[in-house]
Amino acid sequence: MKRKLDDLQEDKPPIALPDADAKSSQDTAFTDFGLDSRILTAIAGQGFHKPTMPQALAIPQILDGRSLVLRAKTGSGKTLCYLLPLIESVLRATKEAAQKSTFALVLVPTRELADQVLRTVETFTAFCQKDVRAIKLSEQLPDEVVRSMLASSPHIVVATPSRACASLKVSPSWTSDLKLLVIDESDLVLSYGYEEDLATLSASIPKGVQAILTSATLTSDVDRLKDRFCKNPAVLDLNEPDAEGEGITQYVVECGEDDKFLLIYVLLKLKLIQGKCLIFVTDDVDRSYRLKLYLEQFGIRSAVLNSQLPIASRVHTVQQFNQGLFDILISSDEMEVLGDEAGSLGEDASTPDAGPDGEDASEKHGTKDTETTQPKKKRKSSRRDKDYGVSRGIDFRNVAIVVNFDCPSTARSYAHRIGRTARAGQTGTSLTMVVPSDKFRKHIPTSIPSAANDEKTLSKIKKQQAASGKELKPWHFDWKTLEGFRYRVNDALRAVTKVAVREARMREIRQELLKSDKLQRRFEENPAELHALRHDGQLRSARTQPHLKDVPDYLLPEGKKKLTASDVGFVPMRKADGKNRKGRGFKGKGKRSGGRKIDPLRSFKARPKAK
Ligand SMILES: Nc1ncnc2c1ncn2[C@@H]1O[C@H](COP(=O)(O)OP(=O)(O)OP(=O)(O)O)[C@@H](O)[C@H]1O
Repeated sequence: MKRKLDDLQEDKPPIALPDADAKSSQDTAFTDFGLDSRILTAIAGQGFHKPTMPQALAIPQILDGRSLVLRAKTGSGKTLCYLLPLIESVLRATKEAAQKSTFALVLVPTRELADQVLRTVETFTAFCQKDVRAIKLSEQLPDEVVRSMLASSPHIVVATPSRACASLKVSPSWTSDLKLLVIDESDLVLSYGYEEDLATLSASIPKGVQAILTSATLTSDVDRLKDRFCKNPAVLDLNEPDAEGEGITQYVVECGEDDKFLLIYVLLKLKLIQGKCLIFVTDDVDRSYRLKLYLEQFGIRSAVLNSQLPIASRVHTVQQFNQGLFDILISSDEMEVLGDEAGSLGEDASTPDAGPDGEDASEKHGTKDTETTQPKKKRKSSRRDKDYGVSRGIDFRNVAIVVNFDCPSTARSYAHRIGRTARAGQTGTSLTMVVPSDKFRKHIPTSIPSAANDEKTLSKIKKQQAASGKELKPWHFDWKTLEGFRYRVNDALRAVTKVAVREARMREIRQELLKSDKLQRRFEENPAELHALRHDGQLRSARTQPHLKDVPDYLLPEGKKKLTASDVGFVPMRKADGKNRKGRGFKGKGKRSGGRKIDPLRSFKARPKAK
């Protein structure tokens, strides 16, 4: 393990971290931290048996009052690294004296994360709700509402930097007595355009406040934040060079643009993918609906996540996915354009764009002339809700496989996308579809501009993964066998017209309007509007073709009437040389059968259609 703990705070004695730390951290129990029994009860309620390594090492430091820069790999439980000691500190402080001011501010780069963090606070304060109050400032609210929320001196405020900053105009002194400041995903906040907000906030926060910066990477942005918010913090760098991507078996398949649709159909319909599947498509909301409608043609249900959905429904979708109400989630990864692209190119990505709360930061910062100063990609994403970023920080639970249906545009984005699986020590699988340049634009209806760079990006991804000892294994499909399914794919693709996609988007918005609490009153007063909205909702999303919902016998493996998940594991995979690779070295989350894990991505041999 590469571990560094340096530059200790001047007023604290150096921390002795013996070499055996990594080892001893494995023996640490939650009870060793001296946490309040109500917190321990909540931890037990989550079924967490012992702290993750970052938790074992970071929690005592934070409880000891040290400022800390914590770097640990995605999915390693960084949120609880700071939340558990934070809650404990609030409880200790309230025991001593009634708290009349806000104790801690947790800054996160996106609204989704703010929501997630607040929910985590609620989970771990379930048995001490009266003693720990937390609020969230991540949406634009009327000044009076913000004022009254802050007037009650909540112990913990979870906020995006721009909302926290805006709240200072309403309640100028609410941060003046802060004891603890957390900047979560600190390698990301600056690239979201929060620089000025953070500068304003730092001026309002007491000097010497205990500051915790967490991140998955230690970038120059983290250094800048460290310089701004904490002098000489302890630095806990737990990211072994090869820890990122650990537990993930990575596959890549090179194929044509229409082949992607063929593959995803086969993988999902024949249940070659088992468990929860997170599919990333490119930076394009329409693309996510197109894929959803396409899959619907085959009776495959999925949900969509994109920046155009209201925040409440995005959060709701992630919650439902986590609860297992559906297994396939299609996400358009729009935020990679801003945060990850810039970061990976080593650019200064802190140019103000639109604020991540949907606020136009160019107006806010008085820099209207974005046309000439903003890179193209940034301008494009500024029309969208900038707080959207699913490949960073969002805790998708128990994702068995991440499918990059469209290759991400950077190696960094790739790492964050695949990091949505194999979280908290679990294992997972990723499959990335890449369009080689000779196959680009060979099937115009399914072509997307970003695929032009797939090959280049793939070589960067491979380099990045190789640097940490990881590899993307090529996935060999028996394309001849798949050809039998091609006509069904074309049928389905034809049904998913632009109009159908537009209607699907409209229908989704209508459903959100119908669900909107804010509009309920209006509907009560204007029932005709409600009726009209409901009536609109009757529109069909796409021409459906019932015959596509079943897989005909002649396309099934020889002798099979029906494919079940367990059958799939034993369907022999045909390699180019005809060798059977059954049961080879899969480490993912497949079902066990006969004591051996079954690779959910195992291919199959099907008979071509009888002539
Ligand atoms: N001690 C633990 N035991 C088991 N699961 C845990 C433990 N701590 C956290 N988890 C779970 O691990 C998952 C990942 O945690 P978290 O989101 O905090 O990771 P992270 O390091 O912040 O990831 P990212 O960098 O992607 O934001 C969550 O579902 C969380 O509930």
